[in-house]
Amino acid sequence: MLEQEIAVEQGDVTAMYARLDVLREKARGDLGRVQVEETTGTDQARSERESFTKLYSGRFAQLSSVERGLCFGRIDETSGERFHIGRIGLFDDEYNPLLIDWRTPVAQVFYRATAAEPLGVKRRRHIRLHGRTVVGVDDDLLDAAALGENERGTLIGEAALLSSLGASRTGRMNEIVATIQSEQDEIIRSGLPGVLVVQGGPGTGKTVVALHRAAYLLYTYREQLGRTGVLVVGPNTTFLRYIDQVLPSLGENDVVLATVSELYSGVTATAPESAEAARIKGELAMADVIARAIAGFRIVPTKAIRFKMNADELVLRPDAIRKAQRGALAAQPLHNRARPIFVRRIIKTLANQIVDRIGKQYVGDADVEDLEQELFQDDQVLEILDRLWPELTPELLVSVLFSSDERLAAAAPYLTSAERSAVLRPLSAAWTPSDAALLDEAAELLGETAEVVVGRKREASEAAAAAEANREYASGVVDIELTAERIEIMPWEIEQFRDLIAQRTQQLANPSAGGDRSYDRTSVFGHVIVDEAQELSAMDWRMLMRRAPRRSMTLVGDIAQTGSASGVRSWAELLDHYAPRRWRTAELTVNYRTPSEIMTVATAILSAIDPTLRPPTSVRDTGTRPFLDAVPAGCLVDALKAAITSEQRAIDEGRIAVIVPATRYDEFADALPDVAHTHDPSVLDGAVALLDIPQSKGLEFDSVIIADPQGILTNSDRGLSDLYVAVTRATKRLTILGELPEVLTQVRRTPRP
Ligand SMILES: Nc1ncnc2c1ncn2[C@@H]1O[C@H](COP(=O)(O)OP(=O)(O)OP(=O)(O)O)[C@@H](O)[C@H]1O
Repeated sequence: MLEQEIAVEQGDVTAMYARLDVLREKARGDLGRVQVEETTGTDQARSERESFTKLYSGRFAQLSSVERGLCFGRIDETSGERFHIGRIGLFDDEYNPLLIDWRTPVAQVFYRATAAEPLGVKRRRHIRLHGRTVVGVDDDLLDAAALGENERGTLIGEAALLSSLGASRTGRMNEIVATIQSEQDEIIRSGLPGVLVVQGGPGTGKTVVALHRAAYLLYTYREQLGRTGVLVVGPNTTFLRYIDQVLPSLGENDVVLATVSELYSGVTATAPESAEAARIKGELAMADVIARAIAGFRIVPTKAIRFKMNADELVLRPDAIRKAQRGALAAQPLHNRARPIFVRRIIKTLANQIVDRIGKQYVGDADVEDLEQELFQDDQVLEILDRLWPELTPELLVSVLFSSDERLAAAAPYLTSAERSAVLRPLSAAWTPSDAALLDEAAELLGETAEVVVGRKREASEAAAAAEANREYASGVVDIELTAERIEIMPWEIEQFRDLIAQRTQQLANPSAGGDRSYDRTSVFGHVIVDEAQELSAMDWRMLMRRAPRRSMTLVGDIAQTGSASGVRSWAELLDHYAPRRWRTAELTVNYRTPSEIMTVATAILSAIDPTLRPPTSVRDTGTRPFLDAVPAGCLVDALKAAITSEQRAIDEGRIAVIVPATRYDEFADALPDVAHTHDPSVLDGAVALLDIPQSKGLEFDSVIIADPQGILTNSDRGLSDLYVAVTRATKRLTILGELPEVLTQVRRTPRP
């Protein structure tokens, strides 16, 4: 029976691949043609060719990305209709659907239908492919009554989900379109507006669901998000590398991936810092500290400033300076933007003194202007103005603030001297992750410098004129090409193609302008997805919210896994402030990663964190119990080496992580030179990776070996949460070696399986 059903599916699948080949060949042919085509050599002809190239190569890349697992399901409706679900929509020459894209509304029943609520579906079939060959089909019977006698005989049952979960890990996250579960599907297809918080324990699929949601939103709201873009924020670069294949494998390439510290563009903010420094700098009070630090640069001297210019003695009294400052700030609150107003006022005060001395009746308007110009160019005057109100960059402000105890004490009077010592550092110290949000805050409060404003205005007017000309040109090109039937594009692609030509023409005229979606500090996005959202500090949220002015966001996280002392304690507290009445929560409750045997250890740790918390339910058992061994400190490295060797044997092709306390990372890195280390960007490509807790967030491995659990506990105030994170990284096997803390000795020591 199974063979027969497989043969039936093979017929359909072969037809789908044949269609895919036709489309791909066509895209390849189109691409090749435009690449070799002679152009007249003008800029516009080149731009036209580049636009065609981008259109066809984008289409070719999309058609190639769906090769693996093109079709993965079939729905048999009670009405008698039957259709296949896959990674892309395909039609035959008569526009009959061969395959339905998983993101379309009709495909939703594939993920949502249950026996209790069949939604008009009698059978859901999972189809497994190896290359282009159907190797298995698994059926879920949803409405037995609707299934005819002979159809009942064709039912094939085997759990598609479990077979996918048991597979060895590769160091890269995979897409899960074939096995999305109902509670996950509801989250993926939730509407675009507002903030959706997805809370769920470890391994419940928060990350993978968030990425599929990005693909769904880009597909469903293509026009809107095509313009404004999607930003995915993850905890560190190792994690971003772990997930960076998921969206391209779903055919989506137009997404910006970044860590929080990359959100302030232009600096690399990765230097290490103490947990205490990160806590202090992550608190909301820092917004006021930055504001006060800026104000601290605007000086009102206690005594009048006197100086000579030509024969005149000029005087600037504290009152006049204070008045000029207040007036400027009332007109324009941003420091750098208000400075020119302040400068004009001071120059006027000085010019008036000279005019008074000469006698008003002898000085005309043009003379006053000349006089002001002269003052404005005088070195003494410029030096005084810079002293009273210097122009500042965010980088200068933040580095000066954290290198001067005096400035810091004045700007942050609530900090104790011990707290100030925790954040003080040399002027030229490297940027740390918590600096990014402070630099961003400073940039907001300072505003651009005069030079940048002038440059930007000039660029904007030039760009507007060029864009208009390009749009007209692009419309002409598309009309001519369509009339001459030289291009074949779908009606809905015309606008996109026109924009592409306009954009490319612009780039030829101005090659420094960004190509694909680029990012800078002022970028805003139509939708923002934040993973491990519980780790972000209050200051990080302020920065992030500036990138999501529409407040269309998906935040995924687990408060029990919070490692950072400045992380989120309550979603309500955070979101009632930023998105009042525009946020909703969804919960994921099933753990797809960690088998029940390992969750026994995780559960003991979770109840030590908070006895009221319940772990997610594991979807599978492995029969392999975790191995906990109280190894004395002096033997730990040897025990680790032995464990690595035996785990490699046990898991064969999969991946192993050795997780150690952050403070002992270098020590273990020296002791285990053959293991991939986190300073290496390809750390996850090796068979064994050495990680600390922050680096292991969001990742998973077939086998996890935790060294020195007691060290992990004492390393931070959130040591229990850190241990919980480490334990729940395992998909099959867990080994814990070293001094065992109380919370683990309670879990019965088990003999090695
Ligand atoms: N429906 C599904 N089908 C197949 N695999 C799934 C499904 N849902 C989740 N998984 C797998 O479960 C594992 C855990 O998922 P994911 O990393 O998204 O969990 P998480 O909730 O983000 O975990 P954590 O909070 O611990 O980082 C991944 O390997 C993922 O591919």
